[in-house]
Amino acid sequence: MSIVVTRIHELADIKEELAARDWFMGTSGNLAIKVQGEPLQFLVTASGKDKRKKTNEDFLLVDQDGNSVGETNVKPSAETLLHCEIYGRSNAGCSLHVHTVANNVISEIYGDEGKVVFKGQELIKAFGRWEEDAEWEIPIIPNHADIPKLAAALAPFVEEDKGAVLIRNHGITAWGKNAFEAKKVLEACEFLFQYELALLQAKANLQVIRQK
Ligand SMILES: CSC[C@@H](O)[C@@H](O)C(=O)COP(=O)(O)O
Ligand SMILES: [Zn+2]
Repeated sequence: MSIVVTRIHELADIKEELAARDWFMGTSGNLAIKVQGEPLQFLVTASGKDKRKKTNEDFLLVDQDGNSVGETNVKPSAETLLHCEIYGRSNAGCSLHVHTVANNVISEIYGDEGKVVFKGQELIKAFGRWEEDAEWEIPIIPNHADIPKLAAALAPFVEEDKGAVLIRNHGITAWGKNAFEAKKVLEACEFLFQYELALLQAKANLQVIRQK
């Protein structure tokens, strides 16, 4: 099997799993996987499609500038440049972008601080932080409508082969050395977001009960 076909299958599997979680509402989300490094080529989801559906043209191959390589009937994701930054600045092999209610609400609550920090949580180990008092900081960038500007805002935070950045009231982009690692980072982030929202809600409820 060619490397392109192998990577198509890997990305299709992730797409199916994330679709099962209902993380592609309203055609949102885009996924990418590296095929080769020098020169860079990666597969990215086609723009504007319902990513819950399986078609013969779900992915296309693009170069380091996000331009399609070879003949295709579909357009690369509108947010391909963000994936270009990740592969251009790290040795990541896979990058995933989803919009969820939890990641949007967290990005709005902590947006003015420019980051959300998690501490004392077992799942921080998913980011490769094993110390007892480890922290995991997820930067939050503004949701620039201009995609080159949005990609430039993401760029300084691509410091490691795994990571995640929240885009305020938009979604999250997470990446890792390979498909398994990228999905692990993404799922760990979404767990932490859901935990934080549940905790805030529980604390607010407790306060109301105690005031009675
Ligand atoms: C209508 S969903 C929002 C889109 O503008 C975008 O943010 C997104 O995630 C999907 O865009 P796409 O071009 O299909 O990859
Ligand atoms: Zn998006």
